[in-house]
Formats: sequence, C-alpha cells, structure tokens
Amino acid sequence: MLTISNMTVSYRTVKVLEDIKFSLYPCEFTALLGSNGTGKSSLLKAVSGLIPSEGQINFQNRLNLSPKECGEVIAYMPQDTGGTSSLTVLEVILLGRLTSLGMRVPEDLQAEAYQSLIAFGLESLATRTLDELSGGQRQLVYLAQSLFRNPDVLFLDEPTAALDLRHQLIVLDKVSSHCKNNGTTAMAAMHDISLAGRYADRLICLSKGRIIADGRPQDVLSESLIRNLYGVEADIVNGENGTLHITPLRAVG
Ligand SMILES: Nc1ncnc2c1ncn2[C@@H]1O[C@H](COP(=O)(O)OP(=O)(O)OP(=O)(O)O)[C@@H](O)[C@H]1O
Repeated sequence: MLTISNMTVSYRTVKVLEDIKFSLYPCEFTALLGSNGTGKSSLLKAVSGLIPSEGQINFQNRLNLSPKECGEVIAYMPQDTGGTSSLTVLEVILLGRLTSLGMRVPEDLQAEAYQSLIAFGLESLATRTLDELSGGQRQLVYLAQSLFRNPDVLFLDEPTAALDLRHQLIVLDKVSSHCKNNGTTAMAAMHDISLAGRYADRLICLSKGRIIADGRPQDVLSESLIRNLYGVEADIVNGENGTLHITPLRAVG
C-alpha cells in the first residue's frame, strides 16, 4: 500500500496542492480527475519524487520515503513523450529493465520485450527509431515500456491523450488487467470521465488543489460532481452491468 498524508506542493510561493491524503492499493487502477491546471500532474510528480513537496509518503513498511526512494518505487510516465531520440523501439522497451541489462542482452529478455511490442501492435516498428514515429505511436511505446518494467507502482500522466479510440480502449484494458494480474498499483491522470468510470476501480477527484471525492466510480460519479469538477452540466444514465453512460451537455457558470 502507498499512503500519502498531509501533502502540500508549492511553486515558489504559490500553493497548488494542499491537505492531500489518500492510499493506493495493490491490483487497483485509480483515475485522477480534475480540470486543467487543478494539480493532477503536480500530484503525480510530487509523489514520484520529481518535484519538492511537504508531507509524508509511506510504501508498505517503509516510512517517510525520500524523493529518491519514491523514484525507485514508482515508475512515472510523463504527459509529454516527445523529444528526440535515436534509440529504436525495441531498445526503448528493453530500457524498462535497465537493471537486468549487461554487456549482452539475454535472448529471453529480448523475446519478452518483443512480446510486449506485439501486445500493443507495435512489432512492425521494432527497428524504427523513436524520431521516426507519430505522437500516438511514441505514447504506445512508452506505455509498453512502463508495463515491461513491471513496477510496484505505476503513475501515468494522461496516457491516452495522443491515442485513437481503439488504442485508448486497448491501453486502459491492458493497464487495468496488468494491475489485477501482477499486483501493481496504478494511477493515471485522465480527462475522459466515461473511460475513467469504465476502466478505473477508483476515482480521486481534484478541484483547486484539493481532493473533493475519492471512491468507486459508481459511488462518486454524479451530475453534481461533474458540475463541481468541470463546470459542465451532464446526464448520467446507469446502464447494464453497472456501466455509467455520461453525456456532457453544456458548459455552465
Ligand atoms: N513549473 C511550474 N512553475 C509554476 N507553476 C506551475 C508549474 N507547473 C505547473 N504550475 C501551475 O500549477 C498548477 C497545477 O498545474 P498542473 O500541471 O499540476 O495541473 P494539471 O491538473 O495537471 O493540468 P492539465 O490538465 O492542464 O494538464 C497550475 O496552476 C499551473 O499553472
């Protein structure tokens, strides 16, 4: 279990997150929701030890982790997967297991990396360099790398932002099943509340730097929550098998 308590994050003198506390559990996929600029990325970065924060982070029986220890426990995939790189797609996947790499890459590790490319439909790109990929293909490569790394805790910042509809479904399905099959704890900042409601076990909702709702999608998603979070009027209909159908109607306020 990963537990965050009394977390505050500031940029210079401006506080952007305050009184943050929550716990994340193995096998659970949590979606982090909130409007633009409300602090989702800052929260993921602060807990991953990438930006300074105040408060306490505990993981399993390890108390008060330092930023370096947070970085060792949590694999963080940023929102922006751009930037130049002349590494091939297969090499990027293999880098996910940097600690297992020596002078030679064991054949079984190469085969496993190739399998993770197949899982994301990326095998035809294995020998291409990252510079030669589209934005969505690059995002898929980094997602495949994150799962290949098989971390205890995985943080993803808008993992489906560059993806088409089919790949959004494939990726969220894979992240959710990876959690269940490997005991991984995952949290993803997301903007699509319908997809979050469908794939996440739990939603944590941020507004103005504070958590205003935390629970199972069917328990927390309501028309008034959507109005509070986004300033949007929406219709929510309960479908079969507990699915929620959310239709945004108009911006209000
Ligand atoms: N490096 C920085 N220096 C100063 N202020 C920052 C910095 N990064 C983010 N902020 C501010 O902190 C607040 C939270 O930003 P953050 O990127 O965490 O929001 P977000 O919820 O991830 O937004 P989005 O959905 O638009 O990606 C915003 O007001 C933003 O302008």
